[in-house]
Amino acid sequence: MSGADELDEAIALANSGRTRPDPPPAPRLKRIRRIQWSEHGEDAMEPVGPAGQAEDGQGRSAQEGHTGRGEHADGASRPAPQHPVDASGASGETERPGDGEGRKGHAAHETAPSWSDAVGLAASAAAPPPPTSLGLNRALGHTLAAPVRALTDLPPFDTSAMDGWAVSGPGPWELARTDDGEERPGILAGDRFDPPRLADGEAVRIATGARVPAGTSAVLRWEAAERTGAARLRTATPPQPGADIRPRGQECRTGDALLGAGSPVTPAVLGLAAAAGYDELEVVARPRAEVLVLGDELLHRGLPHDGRIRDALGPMVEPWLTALGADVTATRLLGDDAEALYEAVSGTTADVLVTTGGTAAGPVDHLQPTLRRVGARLLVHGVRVRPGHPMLLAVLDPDDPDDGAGATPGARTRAGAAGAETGARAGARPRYLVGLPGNPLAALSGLVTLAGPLLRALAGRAEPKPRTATLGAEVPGHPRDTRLVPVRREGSGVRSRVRPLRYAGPAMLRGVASCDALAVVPPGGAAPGEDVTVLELPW
Ligand SMILES: Nc1nc2c(c(=O)[nH]1)N[C@H]1C(S)=C(S)[C@@H](COP(=O)(O)OP(=O)(O)OC[C@H]3O[C@@H](n4cnc5c(N)ncnc54)[C@H](O)[C@@H]3O)O[C@H]1N2
Ligand code: MOO
Repeated sequence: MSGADELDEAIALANSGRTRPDPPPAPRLKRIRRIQWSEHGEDAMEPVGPAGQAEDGQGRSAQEGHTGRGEHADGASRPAPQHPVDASGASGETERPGDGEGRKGHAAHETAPSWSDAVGLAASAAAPPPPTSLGLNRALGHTLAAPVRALTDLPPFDTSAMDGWAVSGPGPWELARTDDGEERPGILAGDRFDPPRLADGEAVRIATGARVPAGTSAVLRWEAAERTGAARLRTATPPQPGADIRPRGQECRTGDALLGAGSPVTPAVLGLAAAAGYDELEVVARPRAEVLVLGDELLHRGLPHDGRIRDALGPMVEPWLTALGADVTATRLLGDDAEALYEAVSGTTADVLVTTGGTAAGPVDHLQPTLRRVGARLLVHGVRVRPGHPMLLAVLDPDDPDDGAGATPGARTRAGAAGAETGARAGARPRYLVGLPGNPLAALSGLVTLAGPLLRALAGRAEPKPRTATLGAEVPGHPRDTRLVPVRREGSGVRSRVRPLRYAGPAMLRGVASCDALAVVPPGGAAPGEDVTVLELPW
């Protein structure tokens, strides 16, 4: 079976025979408690039998191989098999009111912002630096700080669109002659002198891109022309007036707005700007980002062994940030070394430091203590989204006068508390830290929720217009949190229809690697036929 077939079969399987759970929370909790889920089906789409013995396709039972960390692998409502949980646990709530820091550090989740509020907080946390002028050869990937207005008409003159003959009037035509009676030389692209006017009934050779002489009614293509004798031209297919002439100003007139501020400078933008007469562009420079990959368990080549796994985030995060418009200066592999993390965080010169793993409060999760040590201010500490709920956003220099986040007096006190070992960097722009959770899909959730909006704000880029699509199948919800679910487009209708993919558990990238977008599924889930917001991936 081909990969595509397998995928289609997986999609069909994943969505077979499910009906949407009832909307009111209480009955749903009871229903959900009775559902057993296959371990491999961490994609959340495939309920298995009540005995929980369904195999995962690799001969393992539902209980085998579970991490036992009490995680909700799919971000949906599901009990962890090795840890019997009460009704609130069964409802998918990883935290309960009153839980202290002793659990994996998400006590703040109760007060964490909703997913959409978190996106808004990240988007308003920073402001772009003053614009700068860059030569076209250096402007790629930056963001237009000012609209691009045409500095010339395009085309700047009436231009031949084809190689052939400029002709005047209906044929047949006499070849135009010089004063000496010679056949007039053909007109080439770039000829410096305005070509002499054509009289009615005359023709002259012309190349694509050449200036069309005054008096021309059309261009006759080479292949349509027939020379008769030395001095005459005719055709079996007379050209319409204006045929194969690009009139001056066809694309734009001087002063027309071609592109708005906030547009990313793509290769096509560079080409258009050059055509329209620009040598330099006013841009907001790309924000500089640095990536720190945390975790002693990570291997960077070869097969997993001895309890260690391959680093899936180092290879993914840097190009993702680049696609979001950042200039990534380095990806550094730090392991679980608290001192190395402190050095890296306090010493970074990047605008945005992105860490992976260690966001929680496990024994070697050093990120939060490090943020306290450097006197950072948490702007977002946990988000009501699955996967990815421990993600965080901090400003490293909350005492900077131009702290884009606008430090409050309370925040200044916290930042200036004993233990803050970094001084304010006078006059420097604030630096930000985005903490991505270690589970790979949870990290990706942090990229779209916090890193994307923050980088767009720093780059002065416009937020993408929200897009919606109709769900082709039910997506079970988390009772309280938004879910981000990889989906694939299907059908060819005018309305975009999407189908959730399997293998979308927090530790999995298999679903997202073949998805077209992420669906934003509200708390409580979404039924087939319902419209949901979809987030395009940044490429
Ligand atoms: N008691 C609790 N434990 C956990 C909770 C919870 O609420 N209570 N939440 C779980 C969730 S959800 C997530 S997400 C993680 C977040 O933890 P961290 O950000 O501290 O991440 P780590 O513990 O370092 O790693 C988690 C997981 O991901 C693997 N990992 C880490 N980095 C990578 C990488 N670069 N490539 C591939 N895999 C990576 C790591 O080995 C762990 O398996 O906490 C849960 N626990
Ligand atoms: O559900 Mo966790 O936040 O894997 O992401």
